[in-house]
Amino acid sequence: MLRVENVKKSFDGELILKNIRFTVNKNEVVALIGPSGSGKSTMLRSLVHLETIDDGEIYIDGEYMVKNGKYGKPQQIRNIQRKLGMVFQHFNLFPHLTVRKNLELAPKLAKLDTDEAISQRSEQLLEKVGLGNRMDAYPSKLSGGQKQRVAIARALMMKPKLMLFDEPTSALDPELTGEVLSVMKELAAEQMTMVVVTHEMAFAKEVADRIIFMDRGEIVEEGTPDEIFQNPQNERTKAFLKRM
Ligand SMILES: Nc1ncnc2c1ncn2[C@@H]1O[C@H](COP(=O)(O)OP(=O)(O)OP(=O)(O)O)[C@@H](O)[C@H]1O
Repeated sequence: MLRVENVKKSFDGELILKNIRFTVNKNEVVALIGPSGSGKSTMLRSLVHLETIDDGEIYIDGEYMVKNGKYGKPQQIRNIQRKLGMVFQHFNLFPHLTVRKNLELAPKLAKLDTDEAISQRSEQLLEKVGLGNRMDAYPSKLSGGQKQRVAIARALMMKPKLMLFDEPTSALDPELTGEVLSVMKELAAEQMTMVVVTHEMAFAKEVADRIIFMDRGEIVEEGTPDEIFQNPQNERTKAFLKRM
């Protein structure tokens, strides 16, 4: 579903992604963990082309977004972006739109379906994330956990093939993280392909099929949750997990 090869990216002359290479298979949940500043968000943002990489390759669902450091045509990139759903740490909802309109804006602009089908889908997805009764509320009236559940439902509206989560619970009070993690667990149980940048080690252990540990712009180690959490091989992985 996703293949990343030899990705390099600098900010202000400093190499932030050094030579990143990993794959994510269909129906797989991959947790990307690592210390603050290791490049996890930059990697994830590069997958949706919110950041531009300097070199390397990104293939999504068999199509390339960038090959040998060269990006495809704008239409090709847009086609790939439409296969991706992204959920950010700070929700990024449109404050001037109701919950329902937050969900319906992108699919209507993209003419994904008839207005009626789009409206039915937004109702179904809001029910699914437990917010069927808040469709007409504005984001400012919602708790952080509710906002993040709206953001997940909104990302699902476009029927993504791959969902990307960038620290989806880091901005939440601890008592609100559970409601967001349980929506993500449900998605994982439904075989959604997911990449999750997270500091929630318990969640990564329980839900991820594979863990990728990044440090200082490199993938240091990857493996199953058992391999990484019970028997890490690399000293940097061990030191990180000890601190968590
Ligand atoms: N737009 C930018 N301009 C300059 N430097 C940046 C920019 N975005 C990120 N960086 C730098 O790139 C490095 C990696 O940042 P990134 O946010 O990808 O790390 P991270 O592993 O996701 O960290 P965290 O867990 O704190 O979110 C950091 O040193 C950061 O300061």
